[in-house]
Amino acid sequence: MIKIAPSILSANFARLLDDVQRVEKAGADYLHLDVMDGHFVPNITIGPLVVAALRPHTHLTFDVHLMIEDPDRYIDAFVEAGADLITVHAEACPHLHRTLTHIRDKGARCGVALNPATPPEVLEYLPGLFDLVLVMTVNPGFGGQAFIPQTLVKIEKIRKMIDDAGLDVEIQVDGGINTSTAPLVVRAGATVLVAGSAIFSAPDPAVAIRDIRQASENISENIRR
Ligand SMILES: O=C(CO)[C@@H](O)[C@H](O)COP(=O)(O)O
Repeated sequence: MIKIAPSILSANFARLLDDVQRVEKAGADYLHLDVMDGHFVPNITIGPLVVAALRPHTHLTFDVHLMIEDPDRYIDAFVEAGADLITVHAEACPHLHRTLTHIRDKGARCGVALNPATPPEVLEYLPGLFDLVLVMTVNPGFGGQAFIPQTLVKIEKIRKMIDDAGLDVEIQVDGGINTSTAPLVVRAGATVLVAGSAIFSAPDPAVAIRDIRQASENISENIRR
């Protein structure tokens, strides 16, 4: 099954909880929380305080995407705030093996994010150490950017790598995902689709989630046959 993860970057921050509960009601699987520090990426967003404030009000899985330098300093705080899954960027972690192990030791699932220009081979040296790979399909930092089609080949390579190794790992994609690009990434092997503007800028986020899911699941059923 394909999972849909609305990205709060495109939500209305003045009415954040309303937007979160709307997408929960609409059948979202994960809530993708974009954490940006103004260093690793040019933008600045939220920290553990906002994650903790939302946590009691929704049952959604909290999928925290750390687009920050030196993420090790903040892992404990995000787990304590209620993160279920924490994804760090390979480019931001000089000791990625240690960082992933630390996230799991704290009791959360862990993911590795790769920027569009980062090759997937780094994953080969981390066997069994991550639960999710996040393939950035735009350069991180902002919502509403155009999907980078060259990332499809990388998704395919990672899908093969994971299947060949028999790993139970999700492949998440993030950036420019909508009803046109969702079938492409699912065909390439993605299983979790992050979408910001396609959901929160739609007149009805529930319809947007349904349409993205439908566009993806038609493809994923064809793949299974
Ligand atoms: O992490 C990021 C951007 O850095 C994403 O989660 C975006 O928020 C996705 O937005 P859309 O491309 O779907 O509008």
